[in-house]
Amino acid sequence: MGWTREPTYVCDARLYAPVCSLRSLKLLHVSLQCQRFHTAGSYYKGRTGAEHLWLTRHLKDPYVKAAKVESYRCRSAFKLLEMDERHRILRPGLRVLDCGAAPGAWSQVAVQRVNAAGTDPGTPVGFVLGVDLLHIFPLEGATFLCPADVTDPGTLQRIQELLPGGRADVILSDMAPNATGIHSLDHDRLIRLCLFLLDLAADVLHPGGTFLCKTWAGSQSLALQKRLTGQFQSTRTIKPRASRKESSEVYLLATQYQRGMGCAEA
Ligand SMILES: C[S@@+](CC[C@H](N)C(=O)[O-])C[C@H]1O[C@@H](n2cnc3c(N)ncnc32)[C@H](O)[C@@H]1O
Repeated sequence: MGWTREPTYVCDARLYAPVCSLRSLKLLHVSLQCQRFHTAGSYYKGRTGAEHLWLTRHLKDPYVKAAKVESYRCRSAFKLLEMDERHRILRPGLRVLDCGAAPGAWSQVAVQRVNAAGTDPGTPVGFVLGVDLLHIFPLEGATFLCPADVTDPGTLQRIQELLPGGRADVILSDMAPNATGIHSLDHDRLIRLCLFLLDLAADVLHPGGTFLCKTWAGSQSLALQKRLTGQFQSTRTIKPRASRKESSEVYLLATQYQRGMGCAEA
């Protein structure tokens, strides 16, 4: 099996250039400053307590260091790597839709695992489509649709046009709305996004396909799980080691999508 990929990048270049260069320069600056000053402590000067805590945790985080060593765009790559090791989600030749893909670490993992860059001779070549509200730097083997909101009606049509055969074998979602800090509100907003994606799966996910989404545990988690149970043969909750213990983040993995199966009401 092999998929042709064209075009490979569907971003609005006029918006992309200024936004990306500003963001990346700022991040690069912070990262360099952190490396240079964190032992002397001068970088912490003038920072709020919360910023201080964030920086300390960030600089000590083994996954942040490992991501740098292994050239992943962010530490979240290790969450997908671990879930994939344990549950064999990604295989060569599969078509993957990566929702909330920026900055692109999950897409990097997906490209490697489904052989979307076609680097292993004789191995089926897969396809990776990433979608995000934010711009994403190009990545060999991936197609990015950005900036795009998956909940916009026009986005579904573009996704179907870009996916080979209009379908994905795997839908990944690490999407997260901007957190307000009010847990119940953030939880409800993320659950709404997941439920929206489940509706989108009806138009995009191939029967037998896999659905993996991030949630923040809370009062609506059971309702989401029930919806998944109604549409997939098997579902499970995963807390990867790279997911911070203090975070309510958990992932729901649902396999063997069965369109037309009675779905429980949320
Ligand atoms: C935690 S980040 C994803 C990190 C990504 N998995 C990686 O490994 O690089 C969550 C992303 O979800 C995106 N997002 C949130 N709501 C979205 C929406 N409605 N449509 C598309 N992307 C969305 C955010 O812009 C953000 O970039």
